[in-house]
Amino acid sequence: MAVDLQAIIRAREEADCLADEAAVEAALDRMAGEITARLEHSNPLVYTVMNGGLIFGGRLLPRLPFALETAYLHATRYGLATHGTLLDWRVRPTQDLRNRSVLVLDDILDEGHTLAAIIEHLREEGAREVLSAVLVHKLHDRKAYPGMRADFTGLDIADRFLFGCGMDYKGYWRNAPGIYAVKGL
Ligand SMILES: O=P(O)(O)OC[C@H]1O[C@H](OP(=O)(O)OP(=O)(O)O)[C@H](O)[C@@H]1O
Ligand code: HPA
Repeated sequence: MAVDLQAIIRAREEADCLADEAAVEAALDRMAGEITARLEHSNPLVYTVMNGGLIFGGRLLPRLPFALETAYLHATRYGLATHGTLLDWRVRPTQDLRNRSVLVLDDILDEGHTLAAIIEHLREEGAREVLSAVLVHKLHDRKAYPGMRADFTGLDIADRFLFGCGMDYKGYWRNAPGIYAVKGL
């Protein structure tokens, strides 16, 4: 179905800003310090989860001043919808993970099924440890398991449908520099 571009533009104009660019930058700086303290001597392999992790990874990785390798994987559960379904693996990891420290970067931990499945898979592939970092932790009690959190979190954000910093609304506005909530969602 053709997208209604005017409605997409209106959604951006009418959205509530829940974290502006300065708040995101500050969160990235803090996370980079925490990740560096934990992993700087671990020679980690850092996976960005496409597509949502693209912007987060692009903004976080240059803040990490130690030796690391980067790679990507692609798993999606929402497609263009605002509710998640089954996880669809598009690109699985191909690197040799045995005895590696692995860090997974994604834009958001919402219900957490995506991250839980990715972490499980990376462990099955032989990683020595798998840590996770998300820019946004969405605040609600519908997590894949009670109390689920990433090892590193940028911002705790209200239970709305979000876009910006890699998160999309109907495929758009991943490029918005802050974190926004769609009006009415
Ligand atoms: O915690 P969950 O409820 O599992 O949701 C989080 C996942 O949903 C989004 O991906 P999406 O499936 O929309 O694909 P995308 O990365 O291409 O946007 C986001 O990038 C996370 O990977
Ligand atoms: O709130 C959200 N916005 C965009 N993508 C998402 N994937 C899970 N939750 C969200």
